[in-house]
Amino acid sequence: MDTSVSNEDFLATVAEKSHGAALRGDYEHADAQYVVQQNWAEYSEAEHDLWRRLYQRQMALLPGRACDEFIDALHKMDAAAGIPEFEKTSAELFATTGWKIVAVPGLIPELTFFEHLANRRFPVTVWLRKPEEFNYIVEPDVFHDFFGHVPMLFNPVFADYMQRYGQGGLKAMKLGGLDQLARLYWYTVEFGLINTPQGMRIYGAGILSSGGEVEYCLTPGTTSRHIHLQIERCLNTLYKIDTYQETYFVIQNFQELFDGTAPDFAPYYERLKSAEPFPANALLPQETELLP
Ligand SMILES: C[C@H](O)[C@H](O)[C@H]1CNc2nc(N)[nH]c(=O)c2N1
Ligand SMILES: N[C@@H](Cc1ccccc1)C(=O)O
Ligand SMILES: [Fe+2]
Repeated sequence: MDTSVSNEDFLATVAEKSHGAALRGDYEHADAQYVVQQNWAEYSEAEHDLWRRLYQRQMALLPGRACDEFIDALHKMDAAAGIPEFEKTSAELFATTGWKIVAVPGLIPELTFFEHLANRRFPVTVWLRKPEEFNYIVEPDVFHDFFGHVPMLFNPVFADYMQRYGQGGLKAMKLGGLDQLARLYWYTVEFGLINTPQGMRIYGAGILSSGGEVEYCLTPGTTSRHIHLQIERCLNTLYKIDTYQETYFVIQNFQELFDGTAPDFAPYYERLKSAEPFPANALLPQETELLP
């Protein structure tokens, strides 16, 4: 089955995804894996200043809310002074968990995205949002990708999980399980929470790089649910794209995430393809809500 999307079709979907806005990245100079040069010298002082303001906003919120693995890695990454040079951090990351950063113009085809992850390469968008997108952005920009995702790749177990996810994506494309697998990515890599002896903490990049959701997701008494992650249930749970999450899935540790996703998903995809997915705010009979 031809799972690769032609370049034109893909660019059309990305343009449509960004609500018709002109493609924000320079796809013309990308190679076959959609890799481009970061061209770090071309960032303006205004962009470095916007990065610093985004960074400072997050660091006023994240201590005590982000997991230690994130905070410890971020401190070592020296990314506060302005938009970082990918190659510097990529070398440190490679020495730590064997991952590399590759610069990309923006969203890339799923097949290419999975191939990068399966080879321990994390695609980081090169452009930075506009000042008016300070609180919310539709597509991942360099702040979301670099600040939100890269620190967690310094954790060995999470780094292995991300590679397994990439391999699983290539497999899911062949088995028709893409929609289910995308939910797992959304509820772990983007919006995942982890229980620690000090309390519930954030590891999902979509929260770590956001303004309001950092506080919201750990605030008791909201209408959002906090449920212990059960893999097949997560694969079958719809998610919200442009609001705070109605459900947060919580793990006890990263090893649980790695082990829980090790089994063959083919039977899950088989069962789920005829199942009605749960709504984002579902609470199933045997589930109890955890308190943030
Ligand atoms: C495959 C995955 O579910 C998701 O849709 C992919 C598509 N392409 C992407 N491309 C980039 N650069 N970054 C991403 O996070 C993704 N996500
Ligand atoms: N074990 C999954 C692949 C996978 C690994 C890790 C995370 C997500 C998916 C499969 O067999 O399809
Ligand atoms: Fe992301």
